[in-house]
Amino acid sequence: MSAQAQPPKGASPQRRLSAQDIRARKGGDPVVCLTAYDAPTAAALDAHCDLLLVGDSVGMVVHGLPNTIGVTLEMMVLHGQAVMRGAQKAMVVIDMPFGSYEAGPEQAFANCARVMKETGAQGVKLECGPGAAETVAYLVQRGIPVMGHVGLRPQSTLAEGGFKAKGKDEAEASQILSDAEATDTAGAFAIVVEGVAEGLARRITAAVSAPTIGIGASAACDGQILVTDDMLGRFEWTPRFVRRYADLRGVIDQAAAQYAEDVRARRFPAEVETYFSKKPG
Ligand SMILES: Nc1nc(=O)c2c([nH]1)NC[C@@H]1CN(c3ccc(C(=O)N[C@@H](CCC(=O)O)C(=O)O)cc3)CN21
Ligand SMILES: CC(C)C(=O)C(=O)O
Ligand SMILES: [Mg+2]
Repeated sequence: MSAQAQPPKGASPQRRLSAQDIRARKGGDPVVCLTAYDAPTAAALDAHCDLLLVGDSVGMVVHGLPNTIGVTLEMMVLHGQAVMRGAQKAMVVIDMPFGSYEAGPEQAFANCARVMKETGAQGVKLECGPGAAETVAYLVQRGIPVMGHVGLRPQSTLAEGGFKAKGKDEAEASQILSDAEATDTAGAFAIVVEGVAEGLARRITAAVSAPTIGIGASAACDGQILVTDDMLGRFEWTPRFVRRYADLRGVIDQAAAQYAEDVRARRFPAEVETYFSKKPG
């Protein structure tokens, strides 16, 4: 008899995808990724996705902030915990928010370790501009699976003046390519490439050993990610790279209008929706 603990009889042997599983998809079947911020949404997406990202876009999408700068570590932990409760199979990755990792490797390790401990997620994501590779290497060497993020880096858009596609001129393109190469060499298990033209996405994908996950970065990447609420038509804001698969905003609007009408007309609640006291005897 094996001394090792066995899973309980009848329990599914299903396990979550890991950083190694995602990395092994380089050049193979496209890696399917979406964002998730809450347990029921994560549960609905889980069967269809390889990876769920708890994006710092949660600040804009859920909390109504104008950009991602105001997102805190506490917000990421809370939403990360919710997504971990909803997802069974997909790898869960948590975005590190602005100000939690840029000061240097030691700050980054302390905050990433906290996020990993408090959420149980399988990895973290860092926006990787020039100079970030040292931090990525430090984290990976200490056991933290890191996803990089190059190209349009939303946490830097205040300094750069808005969300604009990147790498249109050759100087900017080669900078982004070298950011990606440095992130890859540092040991990232995957790299998000955001808001770049197809030619640059193709060059990056060919140059790095990690799978590239595109958002507004063409079909040349090894996988794709979108913000779920954009794709569902719940966040009303559709840059060119978003495809809408549903109109949840319209569904909510219709349902709320119907409910309001029913309450005002005293059609809701009906008898079946009402509790009654027991009849005496
Ligand atoms: N809901 C949501 N979806 C996202 O994709 C997303 C967030 N939030 N928050 C963080 C970043 C910000 N992102 C953005 C935001 C806006 C554009 C945008 O407006 N792009 C324009 C202009 C491009 C240009 O001028 O080069 C476009 O039409 O695509 C792009 C990426 C992507 N991320
Ligand atoms: C769009 C993805 C890549 C992201 O960083 C986010 O949702 O915050
Ligand atoms: Mg993000």
